Amino acid sequence: MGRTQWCIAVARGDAEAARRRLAGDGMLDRTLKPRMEGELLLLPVVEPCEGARECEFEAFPERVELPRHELIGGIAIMQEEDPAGAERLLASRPSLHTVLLPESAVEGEYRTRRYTVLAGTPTTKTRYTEYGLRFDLDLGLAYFSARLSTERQRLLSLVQEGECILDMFAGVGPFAITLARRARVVFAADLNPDAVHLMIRNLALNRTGNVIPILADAGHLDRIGMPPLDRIIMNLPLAAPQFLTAAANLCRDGGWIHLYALQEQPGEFLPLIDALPVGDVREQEVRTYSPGKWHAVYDIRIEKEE
Ligand SMILES: C[S@@+](CC[C@H](N)C(=O)[O-])C[C@H]1O[C@@H](n2cnc3c(N)ncnc32)[C@H](O)[C@@H]1O
Repeated sequence: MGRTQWCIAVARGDAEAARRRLAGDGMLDRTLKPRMEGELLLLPVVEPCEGARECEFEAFPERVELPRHELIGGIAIMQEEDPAGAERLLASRPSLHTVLLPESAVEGEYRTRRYTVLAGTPTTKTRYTEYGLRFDLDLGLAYFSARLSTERQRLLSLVQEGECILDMFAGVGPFAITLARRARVVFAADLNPDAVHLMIRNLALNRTGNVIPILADAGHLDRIGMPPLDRIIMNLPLAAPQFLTAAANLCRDGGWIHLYALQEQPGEFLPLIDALPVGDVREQEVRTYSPGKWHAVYDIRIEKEE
């Protein structure tokens, strides 16, 4: 719907300077869209001023304030209990079906969270797409973090064609399925049966035929009889360091381990790593966790003595 408002007509070349001057004077009407009239740009102003005339303008759509949230597929996760904000959020995107509020931190052996539903369909299930791969998730039953997508692509860029890879804490399979694009085979273990069920579903969804899902404790993987591995992913930030020796035994000479750890000091896990037969070690921050704590990844090259 058009609205009549005062405006200043300026030549195209002078438009940006005029817009800035009017904005600086508090004169620009930001609720209306400037428009062209022949060679002139009409800038709406909040009150009559020298050279102003009245014209019809289209209004900008009203801006709705949305609460802070994280998106995972059709689910938005909010950090505050704000049911009205959750309803606004739900209405703002047709792809959203549910707004959740965490009731707990990531907890327990399976690293899951409990949620309450703030708006929409009462479910913790959703489908999420990442770099063309699709994942069925159930955030209440198995761990998933969309924030690791860049890290998955970084590891994919390191993988050489034909590698044998082990994902020791595979969850619903995002690292395993991403790296399977280049690997010969990926062994993907997790001790949460719901995570392994979802992983199997995700293998089918993505027609991935070279990932072997394993329902097992990482501490028992040496009994499976895997070939010496080119690369091992260890993404269980609180406890992975305790499986590091087992991983080093499973890794081939010249292979790589990617150890994710939660730390408070740069290089905190280097003494543990240096006790292994290692060559090159590179450490990087992945993301902050809380003030003074961050997730780090150590890329560790294993060098075994003959
Ligand atoms: C932080 S999540 C990471 C999952 C997955 N890598 C991802 O990025 O989505 C850690 C996973 O390790 C699994 N886990 C915990 N302890 C384990 C163990 N001892 N052996 C195998 N898996 C374990 C949990 O069930 C959980 O799915």
